[in-house]
Amino acid sequence: MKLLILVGTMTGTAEMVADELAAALDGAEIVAMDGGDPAVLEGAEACILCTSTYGDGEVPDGARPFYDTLRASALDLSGLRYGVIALGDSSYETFCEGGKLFDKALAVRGARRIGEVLCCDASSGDMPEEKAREWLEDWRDALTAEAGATA
Ligand SMILES: Cc1cc2nc3c(=O)[nH]c(=O)nc-3n(C[C@H](O)[C@H](O)[C@H](O)COP(=O)(O)O)c2cc1C
Repeated sequence: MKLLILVGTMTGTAEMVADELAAALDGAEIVAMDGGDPAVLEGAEACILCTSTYGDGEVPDGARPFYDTLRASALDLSGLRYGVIALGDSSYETFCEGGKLFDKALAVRGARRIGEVLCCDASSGDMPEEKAREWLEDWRDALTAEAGATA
């Protein structure tokens, strides 16, 4: 199964989390949304979208063109299963909104989310890469179960 890990980051935390996921997922390909094209999703069966939040609950600046292009597109992503790892800080009212925005945008294009959005809180003291590794175990099992059910 072709699995992409899409990354949206400003200061590298989401990238570090993506590296950790890629190490655990043999053969997964990391794609930076900064400079990327959402058309890459059309050929993928599964993806994990890993992004932080900036501004007033917005996606990172570098991921903005990717987000806007996805929202404006007519891509058919009905074959795509995805997960979202949202990085943020609960001191903001717009906690993890960047990941939630991408969740909605992917769902609108027909993609189906597997599992819950993982929200990583920079104020919690938790290591986001550890939370992501734990989340990945369940996500992978759910993806496998879903693939079996729809095969
Ligand atoms: C200027 C600024 C604005 C931020 N705005 C938000 C926000 O609106 N909501 C949120 O949940 N986190 C917000 N954050 C927290 C970041 O999303 C969080 O620290 C994240 O882990 C950074 O990940 P990155 O290194 O991958 O960019 C903000 C951080 C900064 C520095």
